[in-house]
Amino acid sequence: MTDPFLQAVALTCERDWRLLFDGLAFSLERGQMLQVSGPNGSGKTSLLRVLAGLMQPTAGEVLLDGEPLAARHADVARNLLWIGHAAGIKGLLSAEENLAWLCALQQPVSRESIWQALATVGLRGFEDVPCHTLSAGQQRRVALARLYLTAAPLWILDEPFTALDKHGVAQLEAHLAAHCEQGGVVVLTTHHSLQVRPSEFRDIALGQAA
Ligand SMILES: Nc1ncnc2c1ncn2[C@@H]1O[C@H](COP(=O)(O)OP(=O)(O)OP(=O)(O)O)[C@@H](O)[C@H]1O
Repeated sequence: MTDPFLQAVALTCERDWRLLFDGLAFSLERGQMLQVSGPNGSGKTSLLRVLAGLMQPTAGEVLLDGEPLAARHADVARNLLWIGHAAGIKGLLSAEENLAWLCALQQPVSRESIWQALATVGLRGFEDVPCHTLSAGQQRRVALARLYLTAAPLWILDEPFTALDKHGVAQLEAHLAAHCEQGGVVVLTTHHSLQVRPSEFRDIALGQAA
């Protein structure tokens, strides 16, 4: 049995006096994927933001490798990749420019690696055009290209399949499963049922919206 890599310890979250979850506890080891499900407004995004250190819980704490996330300022960026519900892409920048600065927040990558990642997500020939000229699915692919450039073990992904076509969904499912099989950890929300899962797959369901 390996040590937990990510732990939620008695997490409670209230927003606008609405209790979203209370005393939530789980731990994930390397190699595991956790799917968070639940109806609209049940708190999935809130939970992911808490796990990524982007929002404080009302009570409880998140541990990364046994240490409070808040105490890991220096190396959180190296360990954790967050891709939110919005693609987070700047429309005036090209796909290459977007990836260059997003990756620089963690670890700078070469132009060749960026072009290779863009080709992998089906964007060969779109490296230089401003992203506002790309379709919603193509913009999502730009954001997801980071998953081919990062060395971070923990990926926290809010609705990563949004706007992807069938092939894009299948490719992403396979990539996420492969990341886990290689010792990574994935926490994600999605409203669709995953067709490809790693061997270590878990899910939790948050309650009904009030
Ligand atoms: N910035 C905010 N300020 C105050 N309340 C918020 C904020 N964002 C979300 N909420 C509230 O928190 C609750 C949970 O929202 P959250 O986005 O976590 O749900 P979700 O399960 O991810 O929903 P969906 O499936 O629609 O994406 C909702 O009632 C929402 O109104």
